[in-house]
Amino acid sequence: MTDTSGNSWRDRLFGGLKRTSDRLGENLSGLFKAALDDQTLDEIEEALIMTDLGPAMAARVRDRLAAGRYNREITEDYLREIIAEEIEKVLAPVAKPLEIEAFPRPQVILVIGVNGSGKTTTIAKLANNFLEQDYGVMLAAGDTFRAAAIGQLKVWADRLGVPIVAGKEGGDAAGIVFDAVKQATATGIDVLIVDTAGRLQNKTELMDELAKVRRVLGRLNPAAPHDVVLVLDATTGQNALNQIEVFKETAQVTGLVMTKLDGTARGGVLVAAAEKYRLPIHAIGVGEKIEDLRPFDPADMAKAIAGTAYAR
Ligand SMILES: Nc1nc2c(ncn2[C@@H]2O[C@H](COP(=O)(O)OP(=O)(O)OP(=O)(O)O)[C@@H](O)[C@H]2O)c(=O)[nH]1
Repeated sequence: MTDTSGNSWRDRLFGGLKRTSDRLGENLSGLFKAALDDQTLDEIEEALIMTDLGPAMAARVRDRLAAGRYNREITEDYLREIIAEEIEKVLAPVAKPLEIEAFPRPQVILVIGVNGSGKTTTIAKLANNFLEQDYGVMLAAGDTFRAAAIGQLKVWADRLGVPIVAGKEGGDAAGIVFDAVKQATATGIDVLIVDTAGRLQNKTELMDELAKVRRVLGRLNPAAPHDVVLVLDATTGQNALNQIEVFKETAQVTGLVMTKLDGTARGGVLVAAAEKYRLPIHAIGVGEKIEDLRPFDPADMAKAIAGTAYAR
């Protein structure tokens, strides 16, 4: 994906994650006065958990410090470097942009997530990224539960100049998806991005609806949906992990997008999610603008979260 904005994506990434790295600094403050002992190691571990990085990451950093630096003094900058290195190890295997590779076309991407997670904006941002790569894009308004969701997606389709298949509020989502795949196939569209209803409160209904969409898709193209992307709002912190837990089996999630990393001190949850679930993370959102969603570089991302001297 080309970044036409020069360095500004990197600036937005580091700027957006500053609240997270500042929070890490607050949690670590006052821990570097003496040689590293068990108590300080405990406190460092606790600080990392409080920064939402997850117990596995906290233990990993603790073990590394205990093995190499026990009884010696360390600085905050040194610790941040270690944290960045450990985060990068976890993020590197899961940082995977969404690639368009399905034959026959179109590649069908179902986008799921609870209301307010940034799903609609993410669909628009993904569409924009694919357009930048010269792919033909179509949207399908499969969230038929709310008129506002259909309206909002139409506005984005207009703005981006891409076709959209939408029905009425209360319409049959599977029917819309069926029409969309037929139209996309007939018109040589490369990628069809499908919005879906994000009701978490009723798992059975959600499962039934997604199963129906899948059945209908399978009739037209047995490989579809090619991707099931779960959109998560980073500001919800640990709750984002619960959502993965629920959706991963129910919806057969194939990858994640995490939004709103700019609006929160809880960005560490991206690392906890990567370490616990090991699902591909396709992109991150660091703002409301269309260019604020990008695949991420694991090293930059790790530095931005850890707030290493290089990043600050
Ligand atoms: N700061 C910030 N805001 C974001 C980001 N992504 C989305 N938003 C905002 O979050 C709000 C909700 O986004 P939507 O895309 O409408 O989310 P949705 O999940 O479709 O929500 P509903 O339409 O309410 O179901 C909007 O105001 C977006 O502009 C992001 O990465 N950063």
